[in-house]
Amino acid sequence: MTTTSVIADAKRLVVKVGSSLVTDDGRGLDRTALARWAGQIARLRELGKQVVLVSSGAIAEGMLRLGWNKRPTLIPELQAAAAVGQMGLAQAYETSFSQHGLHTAQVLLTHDDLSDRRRYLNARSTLFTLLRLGVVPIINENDTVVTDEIKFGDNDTLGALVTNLVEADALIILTDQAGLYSADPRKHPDARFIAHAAAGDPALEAMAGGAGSGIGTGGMITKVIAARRAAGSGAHTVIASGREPEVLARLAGGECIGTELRAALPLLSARKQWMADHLQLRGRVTLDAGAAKALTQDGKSLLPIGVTAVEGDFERGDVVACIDAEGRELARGLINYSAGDTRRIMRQPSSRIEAILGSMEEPELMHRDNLVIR
Ligand SMILES: Nc1ncnc2c1ncn2[C@@H]1O[C@H](COP(=O)(O)OP(=O)(O)O)[C@@H](O)[C@H]1O
Ligand SMILES: N[C@@H](CCC(=O)OP(=O)(O)O)C(=O)O
Repeated sequence: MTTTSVIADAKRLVVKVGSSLVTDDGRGLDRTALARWAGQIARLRELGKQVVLVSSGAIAEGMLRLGWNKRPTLIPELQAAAAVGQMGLAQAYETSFSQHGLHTAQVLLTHDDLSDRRRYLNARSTLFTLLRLGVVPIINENDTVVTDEIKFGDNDTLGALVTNLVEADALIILTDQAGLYSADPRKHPDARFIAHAAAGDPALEAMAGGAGSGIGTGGMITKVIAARRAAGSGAHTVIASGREPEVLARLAGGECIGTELRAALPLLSARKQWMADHLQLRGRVTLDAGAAKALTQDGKSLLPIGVTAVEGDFERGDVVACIDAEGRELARGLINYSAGDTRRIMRQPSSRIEAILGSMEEPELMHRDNLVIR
């Protein structure tokens, strides 16, 4: 059993504060709570830790400013509320952090910003520069421009992607419960508290339910999935109550508070993590047993000879899934040939590619450096 929190040794942290903590029962911002977060983060900075804050609250503050009592259901109205409220959120944090001599920076991100490799790298270097300058980046989803298909929706997912983006050592998700229970404690008061588990353990996803309050979005399931994603880049996750006094400083002091989900998955390189997190699948190739073993057990590249079927209409450079004969996804990666060319060279040795296509880009269909095993 662990007795020292993983946060004690973490040098770079992402702290996510949920809607349930930053809003005053869903109506506007709880400025006293925001000032407390700023104070606690300032203390982490004094301990030499770099902190990125992911904060919700724009829609709730926008609703208050616009005099709306009920959360709108129309997307443009939600987006208008977010645009109005984000001003208040940024102002409130800037005021609170300035009392500790700290500058803040507003960073609004969408899925598209992170799935484009160039924009992803730009966001990453901006965040690294802000951290080097001693500024506290405050991140939220750019709600005003997102559509349903590209929405993170909940800020737990955004927190995990930011953790991977800045290669943080840990993600702290603060919420209105003490941590993860074996079932939603609002519905099951006898639920068991989970103090430690391995991030990515499938049993956790079965325990976690949706949001219980009507204020938060996502609930515990998005927090558990966020921990799995953060573990992909080696980051540990702690889910704890934001109402616990001095929770951040106590975690940094090594005290075990909340649920600790340790990174137990193999590490992916930053580039492979980006591929796993952000790229949309464009097609699938079916592998024979030999190619499946070569990829998953021997760490080899995928050659055309091991492919038995091709689905989809992809181009060279797109992300394609590798599936076995039963349709299970084994890996995904960047493919070197279009769908049409792949159909022509499948089941053939690489030495035949040039004769079949008239030229050869690469002998591999997918290079192992561009593959992520699932
Ligand atoms: N297994 C579980 N353990 C703890 N909380 C759970 C569980 N399943 C569902 N929940 C619910 O998740 C809620 C926290 O998520 P959410 O409302 O989205 O908050 P936040 O705004 O902090 O992200 C809790 O209030 C609780 O009702
Ligand atoms: N981006 C939205 C918040 C999204 C949200 O509610 O997320 P969460 O805090 O995970 O429940 C806002 O600022 O209002």
